Amino acid sequence: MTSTPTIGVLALQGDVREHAGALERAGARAVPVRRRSELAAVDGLVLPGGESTTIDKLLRIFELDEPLRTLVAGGLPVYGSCAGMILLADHIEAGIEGQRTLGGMDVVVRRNAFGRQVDSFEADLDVAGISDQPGGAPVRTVFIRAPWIEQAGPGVEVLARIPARATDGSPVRVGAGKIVAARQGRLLATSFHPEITGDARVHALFVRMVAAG
Ligand SMILES: NC(=O)CC[C@H](N)C(=O)O
Repeated sequence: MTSTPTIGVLALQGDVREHAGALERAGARAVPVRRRSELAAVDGLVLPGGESTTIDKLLRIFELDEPLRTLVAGGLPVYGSCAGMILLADHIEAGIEGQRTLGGMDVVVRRNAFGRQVDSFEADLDVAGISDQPGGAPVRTVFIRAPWIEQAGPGVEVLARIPARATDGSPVRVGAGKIVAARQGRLLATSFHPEITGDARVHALFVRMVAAG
């Protein structure tokens, strides 16, 4: 691999441009991926936020679902944010009838876990591998109709949980203790959207995972 990895952003639906921008800020070359042939040219792939039910349907229509399952099983580094986290989960709760995931991560994900669109929120979170680095600060996170990880298998490394108290000291009412960032081998998933905050540290972590091969 050259020193600048090429990372695809699945461009069927969702906030593709924001992820591409964050990847470029983190030192990668970002390319949109819509076709099977484009998958062959990437060193890693981002599954963006959006609507997992729609992305699932489009993956099947564009016949990308099986090739992607094969690539994930073969060790392609993949980062899924929000809807992308749902797509990486082996099991889904509160999906719509017939909704499928690509899978790869040994987790049970709960879709729309924090409530409805109006329950979207921001928080400063400690994320392992980022905020615990020398000089690291908590990560500003944005949750938009987000999922959480309900259960994680033994091979899954938990990187962040919702704290019991908000930054202002008030108790967190929904989701305290729930897993919102995790890693399993070359797969990375966050419930939140780091691509829209201007902080590229989560993307930089993924770029390092891709560069490590
Ligand atoms: N911001 C998001 O990606 C929301 C995810 C969406 N609620 C879903 O189920 O796919």
